Amino acid sequence: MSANPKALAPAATLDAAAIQAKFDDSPFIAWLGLSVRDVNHEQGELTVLAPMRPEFERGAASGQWHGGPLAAVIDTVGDFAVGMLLGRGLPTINFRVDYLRPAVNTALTAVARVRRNGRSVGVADVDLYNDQGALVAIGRATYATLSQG
Ligand SMILES: CC(C)(COP(=O)(O)OP(=O)(O)OC[C@H]1O[C@@H](n2cnc3c(N)ncnc32)[C@H](O)[C@@H]1OP(=O)(O)O)[C@@H](O)C(=O)NCCC(=O)NCCSC(=O)Cc1ccccc1
Repeated sequence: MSANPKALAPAATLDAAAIQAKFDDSPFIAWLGLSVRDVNHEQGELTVLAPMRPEFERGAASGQWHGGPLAAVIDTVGDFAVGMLLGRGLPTINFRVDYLRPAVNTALTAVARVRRNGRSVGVADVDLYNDQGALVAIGRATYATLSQG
């Protein structure tokens, strides 16, 4: 079942440059090094590249991503997939991750799909792929969509 694109399309949205600016304005997200690759408001899809950093390693010189930064990438990209439809970043309510295979010596491509953009709650699914296109982790996150003002 598709994500009901018309219901996802709001008045105020964030384009790729605006999402990247919000990434770069957050000390944590800027340190993660995320860069926006593709934005599709109609489909509710956001694609982001996450490069490896030595600080992300599970064990020194292992080249393997620790689960913590993998989860941070999933949470962040899911957040802005919903947030790009509303023109702002959103508070995370909850998320879960399944780590399917080790991510070793690779950048990661995160593809987030909005499954629900409701009046109070948004839901996104996020797939993480390695440089070979193998699925390394999948996540689902919920975000508060209520206006903060
Ligand atoms: C191994 C298993 C756990 C079980 O999977 P199953 O499906 O039953 O087993 P299967 O044998 O089918 O293997 C699946 C695929 O994986 C591949 N492969 C296996 N081993 C290696 C290897 N050494 N290197 C390279 N590839 C390897 C294997 O060839 C296969 O690929 P294929 O399909 O043939 O192309 C798997 O899900 C996994 O490694 N997940 C990633 C876990 C992970 O990275 N967690 C985060 C870090 S932990 C952390 O940070 C903790 C923490 C977190 C948060 C906060 C604090 C602490």
